[in-house]
Amino acid sequence: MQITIDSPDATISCPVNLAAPRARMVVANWKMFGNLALCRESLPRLAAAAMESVELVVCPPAPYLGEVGRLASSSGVHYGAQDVAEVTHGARTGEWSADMLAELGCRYAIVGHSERRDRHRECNQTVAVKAAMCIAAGVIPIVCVGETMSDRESGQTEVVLAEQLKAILQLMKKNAMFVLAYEPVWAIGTGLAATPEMAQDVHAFLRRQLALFSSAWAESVTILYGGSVKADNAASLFAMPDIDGGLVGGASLNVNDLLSIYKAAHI
Ligand SMILES: O=C[C@H](O)COP(=O)(O)O
Repeated sequence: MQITIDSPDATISCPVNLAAPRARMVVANWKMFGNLALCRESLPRLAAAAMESVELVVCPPAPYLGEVGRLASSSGVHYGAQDVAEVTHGARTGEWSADMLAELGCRYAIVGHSERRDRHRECNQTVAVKAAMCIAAGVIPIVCVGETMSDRESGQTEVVLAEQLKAILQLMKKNAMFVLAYEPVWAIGTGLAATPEMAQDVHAFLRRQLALFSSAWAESVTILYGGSVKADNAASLFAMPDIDGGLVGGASLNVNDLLSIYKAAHI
């Protein structure tokens, strides 16, 4: 069975069902930080620590993907990109396609991070097309959703999240494998993480939304929490039943902190 997706610039089709059991994972999003020295210092240590029970994923800035891929090869560490184009190819200076990421050995690509939604004006439909592009190329999208503080204060958190998620699920082949990351915008880079209970409430809500589309999705989709995850709060967040790991920004740039967070995901 195939699904055809009309994006603004191309028509693509998703030939495979990538459904798989729900995994626990910790994803390091280096954002636009780091350098070759960080790659060479951290990857060997991460490779030594990586275990099958919890996936460890590094998403460096795109120029370092080749080096991270080389250093991660034959280790248990996976790697991915922080974004992907919504088309397969074209005159798109500064962009790269999901096929290119697959060719580089990327297992994952982050899509819909709030920093891209905000700075690059990416709407739900754009994020949905990017996620579908990844799936068509055999790259697993890590789809970010999250509310702003003003959404939360006006009682709109669930409405906003449901809209963001619906756009993606409507375009995706049913039960295709993807990872969902709940990242409250107000918690990103602020040091103000959601409490475990607050995050759990949202993760349970997201799982119920997934169930509206497919019970298999509700059971199999890994839902990560992101937003000021640190070595000292990771264990309490990851102990929650619907929190399957973390999408970690600032703390992932310190290999000791990242390893502590990774250890906390083993429960
Ligand atoms: O992708 C990661 C998130 O934006 C969280 O960033 P943070 O851990 O620096 O708050």
